[in-house]
Amino acid sequence: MIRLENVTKIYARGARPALSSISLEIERGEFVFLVGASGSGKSTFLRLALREERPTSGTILVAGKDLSTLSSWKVPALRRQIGAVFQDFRLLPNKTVFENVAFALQVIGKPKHHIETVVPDVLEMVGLGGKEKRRPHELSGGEQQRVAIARAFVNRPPILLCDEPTGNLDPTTSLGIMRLLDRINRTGTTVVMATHDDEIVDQMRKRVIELSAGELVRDQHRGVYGSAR
Ligand SMILES: Nc1ncnc2c1ncn2[C@@H]1O[C@H](COP(=O)(O)OP(=O)(O)OP(=O)(O)O)[C@@H](O)[C@H]1O
Repeated sequence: MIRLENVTKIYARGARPALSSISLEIERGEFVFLVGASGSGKSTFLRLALREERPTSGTILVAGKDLSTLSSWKVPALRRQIGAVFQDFRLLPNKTVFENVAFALQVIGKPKHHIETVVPDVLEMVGLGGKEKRRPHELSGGEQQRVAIARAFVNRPPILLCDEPTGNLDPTTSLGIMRLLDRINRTGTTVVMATHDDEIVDQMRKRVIELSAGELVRDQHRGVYGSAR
């Protein structure tokens, strides 16, 4: 589903690589935690997969597409295959919960009757039934993240990329968000989650990929947060 072959990313000439010759494969339906100290390259990895950045060298395949040869006009179609969730939620403050999720479908041209059916379903799924008319500032952090997840998942993308989705949340709320992401993964969606949340990683025992200064230093099945080396 996501394959990197010898991928190196150097942002500025002379800078040390943000990612250095990374090769790995993430299969359809997997759940992967991406861990590593601040600056180790986790967000760079996610940005490359979204084609927000291009690698300096190497090949990246996402959902069957080779991102190095993908024409720019095909990038929106690629992004439709990928839901993205961020630490800071990135909701539209003047839109209601319903409108925030509906907007993701409007911009890709989905008809009104479709939107009116699927948005309530996904809001129910993430546990926000009854809160459709609230605006983001009337929700808790955990609820705002649920809206962001609903928006990322409403079009049922095969891939969900999450960059520290529990970074702004307390442990109990984080666990609820984690359970939701796990549930989404069980529908068949491939989930990659960059995180510093050791408790969650240790509890879930999923595949763990660890980066250190841009290098892949661990790829562990049913892994833990801290390196076992
Ligand atoms: N747009 C950019 N321009 C220049 N350098 C960048 C840019 N984005 C990231 N970097 C550098 O690349 C390296 C990797 O950064 P990245 O954001 O991928 O790390 P991270 O593991 O996601 O960190 P964090 O856990 O703090 O989010 C760092 O040295 C960072 O300073």
